[in-house]
Amino acid sequence: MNKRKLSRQQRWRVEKIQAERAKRAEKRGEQDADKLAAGEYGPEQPGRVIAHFGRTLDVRPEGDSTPVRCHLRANLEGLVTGDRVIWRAGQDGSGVVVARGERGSVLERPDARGQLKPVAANIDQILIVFAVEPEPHANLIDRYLVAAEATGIAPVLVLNKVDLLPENGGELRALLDRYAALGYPVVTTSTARDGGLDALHQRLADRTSVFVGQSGVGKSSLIDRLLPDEDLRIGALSEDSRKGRHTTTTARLYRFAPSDRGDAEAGELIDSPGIREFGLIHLDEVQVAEGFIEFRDLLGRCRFRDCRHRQEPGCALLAAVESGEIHADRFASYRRIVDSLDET
Ligand SMILES: Nc1nc2c(ncn2[C@@H]2O[C@H](COP(=O)(O)OP(=O)(O)OP(=O)(O)O)[C@@H](O)[C@H]2O)c(=O)[nH]1
Ligand SMILES: [Zn+2]
Repeated sequence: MNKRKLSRQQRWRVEKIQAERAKRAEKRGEQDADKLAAGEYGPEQPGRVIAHFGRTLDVRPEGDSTPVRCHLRANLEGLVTGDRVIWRAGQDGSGVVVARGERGSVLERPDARGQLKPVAANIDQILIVFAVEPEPHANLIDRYLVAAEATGIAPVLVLNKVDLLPENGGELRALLDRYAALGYPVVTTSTARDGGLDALHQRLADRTSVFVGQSGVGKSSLIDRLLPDEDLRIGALSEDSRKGRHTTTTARLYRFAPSDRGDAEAGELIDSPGIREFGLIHLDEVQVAEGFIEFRDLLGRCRFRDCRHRQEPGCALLAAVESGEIHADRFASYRRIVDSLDET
């Protein structure tokens, strides 16, 4: 059998499988419509997607903590973890999602083909975790900030392992002050100290957050401390692996308990390995400049409309660096990020 023939045969099989799949979905859609019409489903109610596996979702009803396994009504596509939905309970303990609420925000990641795909929705803040060790480079923090700014989701800087910080705070303290002066919230944490997560708990209360950051900064340690109910997490994961699902790519939404001290409300976090690696691959030069918040008011004020802020006369950014209004390190960081875009 030659190659061409084989590939044609393969294509035929793929098409056949797809056609069968579409037919099944259509049939299920018809059955749903019948059941909905026959009143076999309960009334519409709000919920939130806490995990999704293709056309099957776990939805947490509002005001309840027990998720309901739901499937999607045939005409609904592209739901992600964190989406607010309208769903209806079936008689067998499962449910059907009938509508998706409008998204306040969406986090996207490139898929295997480099196409941006939503991975999670309705996130209020991106916690950029860095640590006393491994020592952070300002440029790395700026990269995360630019990526976060591009999503429109508020970034928060979390310095972990402060138990390893020298008495006077060292250079890191000065670096943090610089970011605080730009208007970024800065939280310090330690998983090695009692009460080391109090400030973080305050920050997370009543919001949906994601944690991002370089390897070794302590994301897992922080999340483990926030979600001490290990059974819940591990249980959820093993249930998935039994069904042969890719647990590594599925984003999950967790609700964590209020702090032990009782001075902060519960919050929520969405986590997956893909989200933790959130980076900056998909931005262009203009987006990078806009990601530096102190540049924003100056953008568009350069003499040339297409100014690339390199050595052009009348460049508003270069003038601001000259006058000290923009920190030279931040501008150098901007340059490095833009140069790295050219390489990819
Ligand atoms: N001294 C100190 N060590 C910490 C703290 N938090 C985490 N660590 C240690 O830092 C190391 C890395 O922590 P992880 O939680 O695995 O880091 P991570 O960011 O999840 O790393 P990846 O899984 O590679 O992305 C571990 O040895 C932790 O015990 C802290 O607050 N203080
Ligand atoms: Zn310029």
